[in-house]
Amino acid sequence: MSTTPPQPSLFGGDAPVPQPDAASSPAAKPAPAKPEPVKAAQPVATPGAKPSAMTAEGYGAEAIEVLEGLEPVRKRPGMYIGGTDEKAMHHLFAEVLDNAMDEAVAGHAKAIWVELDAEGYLSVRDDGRGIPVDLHPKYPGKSALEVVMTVLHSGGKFSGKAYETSGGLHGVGVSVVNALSERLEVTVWRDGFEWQQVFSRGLSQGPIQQIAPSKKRGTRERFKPDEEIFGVGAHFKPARLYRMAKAKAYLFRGVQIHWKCDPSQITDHTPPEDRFYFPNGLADYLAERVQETETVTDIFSGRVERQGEAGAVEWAVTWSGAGFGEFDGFTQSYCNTIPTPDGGTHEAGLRAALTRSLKAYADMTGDKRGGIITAEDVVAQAGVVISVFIKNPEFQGQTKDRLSSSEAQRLVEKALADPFDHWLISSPKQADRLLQFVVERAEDRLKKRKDKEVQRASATRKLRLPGKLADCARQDATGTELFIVEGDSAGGSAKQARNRNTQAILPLRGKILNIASATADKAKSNQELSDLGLALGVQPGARFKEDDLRYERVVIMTDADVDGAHIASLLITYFYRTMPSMIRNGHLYLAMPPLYRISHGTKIIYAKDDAHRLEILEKEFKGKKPEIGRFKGLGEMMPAQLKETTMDPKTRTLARVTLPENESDIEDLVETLMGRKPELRFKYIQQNAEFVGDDLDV
Ligand SMILES: Nc1ncnc2c1ncn2[C@@H]1O[C@H](COP(=O)(O)OP(=O)(O)OP(=O)(O)O)[C@@H](O)[C@H]1O
Ligand SMILES: [Mg+2]
Ligand SMILES: [Mg+2]
Repeated sequence: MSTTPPQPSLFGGDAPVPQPDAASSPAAKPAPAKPEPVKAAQPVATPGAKPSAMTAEGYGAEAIEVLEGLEPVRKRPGMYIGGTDEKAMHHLFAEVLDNAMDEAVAGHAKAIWVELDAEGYLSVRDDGRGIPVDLHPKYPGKSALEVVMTVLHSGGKFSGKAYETSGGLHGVGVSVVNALSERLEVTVWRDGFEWQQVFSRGLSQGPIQQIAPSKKRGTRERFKPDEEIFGVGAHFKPARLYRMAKAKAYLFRGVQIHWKCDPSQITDHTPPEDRFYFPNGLADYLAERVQETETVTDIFSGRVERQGEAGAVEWAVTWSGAGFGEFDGFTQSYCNTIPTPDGGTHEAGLRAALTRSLKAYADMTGDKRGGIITAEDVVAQAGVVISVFIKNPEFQGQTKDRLSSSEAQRLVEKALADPFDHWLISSPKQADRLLQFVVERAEDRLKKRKDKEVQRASATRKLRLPGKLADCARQDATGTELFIVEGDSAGGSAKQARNRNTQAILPLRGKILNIASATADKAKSNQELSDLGLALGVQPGARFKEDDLRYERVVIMTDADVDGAHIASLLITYFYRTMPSMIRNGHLYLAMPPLYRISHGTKIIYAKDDAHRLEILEKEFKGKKPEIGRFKGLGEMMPAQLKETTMDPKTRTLARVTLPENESDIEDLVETLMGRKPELRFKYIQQNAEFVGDDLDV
């Protein structure tokens, strides 16, 4: 039942309370010095203003209405049944069925008859005490039945005297059904007679009538939802009613629910007649639900009645690795036979009990892995049905979708603890299987969390890419290159010359720190180096992980001169010192930009150094006077030239940086690279870089 009367708490939250705009309404202004008797409804006359202007916005006291009787229900059905759609309409059935169930749970009814007839009327009858028909002391001339049907918040479930653990709470349900029915006939068998009263859209169509003597007991409501509310043609769906009625029967083993439906109403496989009776309650339900499912364990089920007080807990649980139909796991919970789809304290109690016992079992059998188990691991792939019966249940919010009585948690936890311990111990094979199953879930969860953390970490690194990096479009590192260039002007040319898809450019400003002589702290705080780390996606030192590399190759592209060689050697040293596997595993390269451009007519050849220039002049331009240009730096080259000579994998030359075979020579290398003689460095790079044919896939 989700019918809850409007509650003050509705207006307590974030939603602003609609209020008259006191400031702009003269009538509502606080009276000055001399207080006058309040006649708020009569606007104070203001010269030049028509009386109606006082309520110019159409909003004065006369705008405040009080809805009488069942009007509010018809005006705002959503408030009471959650809408006016098919689901909401079927909720009318739930209300009436719940009342009959309450009568059964209270021990007064044994059977309920549900029938959808040829006219589309639905009737629900029980053999309980019957709604009282005598005159109500507070409503002269009205029977208690009429009060119950036409007055919101009227009912016998407030004090707990007539019902102990009822689903009914608010005294609203059946009045709402009445308000939203085109016609509703109530028949009561009670006090030796059959009584009847008829209503339409919440209004009685005459006083209660004594029809005839009868020995029967019980109540029957026969009604048809109002098309004015639910739309023309709205009608009950047999399959849905059938399912709802059947689900109810599992929840109380002391009741039989008889189902009947006129065949003219049936359009599917719903049986026209059936009887629901489940002496094993929830265990029956779960058994039926998992009959085609391979489960890890048998069904763990039970029922515990509260000692000395009204109240009970009933449950059935099993686990399946294959999942239950479309779900990995499910939990269905009920309080006083009311479904609580949003869970609540009873579910929390069950989780706590199952988890604690299973952990205790792991402990007892010396299985340390019990320590990582959480409640989520225990229930995520479990099929759980739990039903509690308690006095004065508290539900959260506007609907009864979530149980909030803290008492329910304690009750359930206590009720399940011993039986579950016992169940585990009495069948160790099954218990071990379950423990193993749950531990696997926990390990899965931990692994997933770790993967997520890694993903998140790399995502934040991505977000924090240095601003001057011109990244490539390709996300995957395979086939991508990062060009580290010297200064912004070279960076600008390189950006134009690159293949945006696979080539990224990181200009470094000024000379990078001489890492060979810097302290670790200094190296860390060096902006250019930390930008480089961010761009590469790796951390220098012990935390370097090759898998983090955002590019397959790193290409140092500096001018083809002594200064350029210096910067290149600084970078090589930095990589060698902080992430040697960059070099060892062949990720580090040197670009080989030309130093000269030699042309004659349409013939253009680039030379990478002086020796190369002489060789070219001799071979290609013998006897001619070609034009020879010397590039001052990369920044001077046209992007197209830079592309052709240095960056385009089809035409360029790259040198792979390698380490000397003999690792003991490495320190010499560093000395050579970092020492004081720049010519040595240059020469070293010229001689030792390993030129590679560019057959890498780009
Ligand atoms: N089948 C029934 N047998 C006996 N009494 C009934 C039956 N149906 C309704 N009543 C009486 O009518 C009262 C009003 O019912 P109604 O459904 O409006 O409210 P409720 O069940 O008390 O609370 P809720 O609004 O939560 O359903 C009940 O409290 C009960 O006293
Ligand atoms: Mg009710
Ligand atoms: Mg009522």
